[in-house]
Amino acid sequence: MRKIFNEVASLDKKCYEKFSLNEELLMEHAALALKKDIKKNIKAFDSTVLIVCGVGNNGADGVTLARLLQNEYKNIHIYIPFELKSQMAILQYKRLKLLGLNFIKDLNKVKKVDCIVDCLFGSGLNKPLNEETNTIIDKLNEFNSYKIACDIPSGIDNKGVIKTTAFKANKTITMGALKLSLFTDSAKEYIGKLKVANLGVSDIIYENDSNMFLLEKKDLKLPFRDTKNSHKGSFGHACVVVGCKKGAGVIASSAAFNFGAGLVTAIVHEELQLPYYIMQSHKLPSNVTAIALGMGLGLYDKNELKQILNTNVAKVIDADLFYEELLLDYLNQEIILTPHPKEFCSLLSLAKLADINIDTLQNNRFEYVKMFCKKYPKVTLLLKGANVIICQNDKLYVNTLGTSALSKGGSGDVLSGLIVALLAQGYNYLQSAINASLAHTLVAKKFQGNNYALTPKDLIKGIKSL
Ligand SMILES: NC(=O)C1=CN([C@@H]2O[C@H](COP(=O)(O)OP(=O)(O)OC[C@H]3O[C@@H](n4cnc5c(N)ncnc54)[C@H](OP(=O)(O)O)[C@@H]3O)[C@@H](O)[C@H]2O)[C@@H](O)CC1
Ligand SMILES: Nc1ncnc2c1ncn2[C@@H]1O[C@H](COP(=O)(O)OP(=O)(O)O)[C@@H](O)[C@H]1O
Ligand SMILES: [K+]
Repeated sequence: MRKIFNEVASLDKKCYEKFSLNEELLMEHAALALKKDIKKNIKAFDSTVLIVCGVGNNGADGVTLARLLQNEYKNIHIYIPFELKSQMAILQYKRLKLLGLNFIKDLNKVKKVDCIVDCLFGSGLNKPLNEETNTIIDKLNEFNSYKIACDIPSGIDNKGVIKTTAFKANKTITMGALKLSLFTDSAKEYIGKLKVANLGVSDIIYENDSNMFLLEKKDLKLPFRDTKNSHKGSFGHACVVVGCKKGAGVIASSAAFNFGAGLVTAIVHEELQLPYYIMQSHKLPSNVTAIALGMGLGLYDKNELKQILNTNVAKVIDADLFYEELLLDYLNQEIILTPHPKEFCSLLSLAKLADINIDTLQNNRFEYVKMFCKKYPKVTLLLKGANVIICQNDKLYVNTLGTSALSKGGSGDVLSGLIVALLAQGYNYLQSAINASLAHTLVAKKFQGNNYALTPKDLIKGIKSL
């Protein structure tokens, strides 16, 4: 996993003050990282590279890049639509002028471009884009080129919000370290592949401590069985409470079984058609080790619910339970909650933390997750979305590996099943949420069919051979 920061200006400052580096040195490395990626992806000398530079230091990165690219390609176009403001941009521009490179005045005259580098705005975007800038960005987005965003796609603000438009990158090369603004759900549409540019000192020196992390494929710890002398009870007994919408419980039970739970029981009111290896019972078995509850619950007897919630084993809570006030009685204990944004809005309201709509939540996902976990530090919260956020107390993790193939009814039920399987097998709360989420998204990524065709059944099958 990699550390994520709210901002990196303080890390740059540390480089200057503690390690005697300076802005020019860091900028040279930023531009070098851009050049390296262009050289890797654009091979032909005959190619055209368009570098669009803004008024601040993001623009200065672009101007510096233009200098480094001279004679590497036949056509280097530099487009600077507004008067430069920052000292560094002015300095780099002065150097560039001396080299005699090609500045363009009218974007409409550019017909074919192989690579566009967006250096309009980076971390300094501090107000909505004006009409002229919107038009430039929309025009850039129309080109069928390899598109690189310098630091962050222009138009995404420092909270990760897009007010009007943003540059749609194939790759974002972010400078120094990962910033939280890169990981909102709306930013995901524009970031493309994400790479961190080294600015001249190792990560260990550049980075400070952080409580926020980006999850990576290599973080996944599957529940492989290392013990030889085992029996089914060694791998726990997961119970899934099946409600009115029975499919949800059926999906979660099957997912739990395939993810290694030794025994799985569906808690049902009436006998269901289930795979023969999933047991059915009207009440919780005495050897239950973990419970999944809430998905497809519908109307359920409150006393029965309380009885299940009072059982002293690990639990993952989903869906309909986020609308039940009685859940509040269980939030001061260790428990996993897996709401999607609408359910999280309800939970925030029940907890009297905020009365907000989904848009407000989506524009402030990290803030509300942190707020909730501060009030309930024992809860492990997994907020679903295009980028999943997992938070416990002051530690926050982001999983960006999911894809829109997962935007299907039942995907979340699979996730609950995976979580309860890991809880049953003895993973702690945080590790259950992290590893189940990673497995869930990686299976979807590995799916061989078209991305509109993934079913919960495919996910459940895929988990077998991850
Ligand atoms: N620090 C370092 O050592 C390193 C920094 N690096 C690079 O610097 C970048 C940050 O540079 P930055 O701080 O100059 O901000 P940047 O994004 O260029 O824009 C600020 C300018 O834009 C203006 N402006 C803002 N919004 C606007 C709007 N909507 N419409 C119009 N104008 C708007 C704003 O105006 P003002 O606030 O002055 O009115 C200001 O003039 C960072 O992303 C990275 O690429 C790397 O080289 C590594 C080393
Ligand atoms: N565009 C997307 N990108 C990544 N993951 C997604 C996307 N759409 C949905 N998901 C994931 O799919 C799951 C959907 O869960 P949920 O909405 O609870 O479904 P259901 O209740 O129908 O089972 C969540 O884990 C969510 O993060
Ligand atoms: K940019």
